[in-house]
Amino acid sequence: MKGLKFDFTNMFFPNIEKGIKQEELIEYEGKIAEIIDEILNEKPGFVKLPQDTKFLDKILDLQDWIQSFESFVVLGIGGSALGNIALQTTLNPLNYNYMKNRKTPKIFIIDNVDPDFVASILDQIDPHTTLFNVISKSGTTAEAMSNYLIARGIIESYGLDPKEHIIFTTDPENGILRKISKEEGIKTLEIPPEVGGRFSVLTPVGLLSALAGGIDIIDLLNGAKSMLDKVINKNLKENPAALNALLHFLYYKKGYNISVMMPYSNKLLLLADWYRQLWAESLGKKYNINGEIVNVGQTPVKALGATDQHSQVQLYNEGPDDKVVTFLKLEKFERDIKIPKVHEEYSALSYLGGKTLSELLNTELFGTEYALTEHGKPNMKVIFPEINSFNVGEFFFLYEFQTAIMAKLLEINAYDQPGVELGKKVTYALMGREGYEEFAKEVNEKVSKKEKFEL
Ligand SMILES: O=P(O)(O)OC[C@H]1O[C@](O)(CO)[C@@H](O)[C@@H]1O
Repeated sequence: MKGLKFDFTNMFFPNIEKGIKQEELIEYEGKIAEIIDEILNEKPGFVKLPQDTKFLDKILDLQDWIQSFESFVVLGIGGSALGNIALQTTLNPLNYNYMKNRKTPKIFIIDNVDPDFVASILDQIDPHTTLFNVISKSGTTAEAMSNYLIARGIIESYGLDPKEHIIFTTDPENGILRKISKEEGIKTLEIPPEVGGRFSVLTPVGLLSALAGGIDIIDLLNGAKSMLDKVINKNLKENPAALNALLHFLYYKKGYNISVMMPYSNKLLLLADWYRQLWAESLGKKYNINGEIVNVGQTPVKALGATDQHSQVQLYNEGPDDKVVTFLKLEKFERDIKIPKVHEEYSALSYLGGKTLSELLNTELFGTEYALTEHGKPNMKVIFPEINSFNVGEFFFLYEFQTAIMAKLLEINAYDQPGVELGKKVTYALMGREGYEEFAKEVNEKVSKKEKFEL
């Protein structure tokens, strides 16, 4: 079953002062239409992706090679890994997939430099039958580069040919990975320069490991294409991205500065991790209005249904009016389990007998949305009829376009991330990178002067 569905019913509260009323939307129809035209005129790189798939043939040409390995290891971070993780956990959860009647490699994604984490994955692979996909748009990110050096060291220690066990996904021209690939003839795929990292899941960044894992990347792009047609619709009530961006914006202006994404499905859970980078890094910005510094952004929070009904939902129901909750609902699970009719003598248990877990889970979702609504807390549903590549492709493109609209409403640039640079610079300086010596002195001096408060 193809195509996401949406339920915005519980985003409207006609009888609550802070609630949005449906009739308010009409005022924004014109503004949203203008914004959609602006985005289509500016045509940010991600908007071109569903049609502009010239890179697709290069990926498909590699299919036999990448699927010939036992293990396929992604080395990246942020936008160069979160989409990969979301794709694998959603569409290849058993991490063991058959395509054209043959086994595909086990996919691993190393997206941090925690030595225990990295070591635990390296323990599971045999370098002789492993392909490392080093992904970095800038080609310089310390975490991806460190893990690349470790992988490279392993390959060389076994006397293996790097060209046979490494493929880079990086900028077509710039960065150290591009330089090394030219010098050594290491295969590379290109990240379109005009596509930002957190918007790059539907480029070779996300698609190569998806294909390696046996995921249908053609249908993934078809889903994105389908959603493109829906999100450029000027009729607000037929455009899920525009309606969701506008509602998040209107609530944000009323102080709802937290956006909770709560999948009621373990397979859909890590879509929320991908969403967190997209929403936080695109919208969390500081800017100057007539000399006044303004900090904007809506904090994305991940929750899991039903698990977080026993963790965060107390806060959502009775805490401050500062959250908009998005449920990801799955209608048809791949499997189901019937609860047996045992202990029928106990009414506290017997009501469960004969029911299925999916019935219980989605009843719990209804219970949570009912309670939130009773507490006057805005909530909406993105509904997956089932999990397939098409629907996941729709999801990615929906939120990418929604982010672009939300940024326009906030009047900020969605595509830069100046706020991450200082932390990186301190790391380069304290790790002794050439050219950062003076800055290292400045940092150490500033820190040494601080009054210590250590327990
Ligand atoms: O793909 P790269 O250049 O290694 O960057 C990885 C991530 O680091 C950032 O540049 C900053 O955190 C993200 O925007 C990006 O997704």
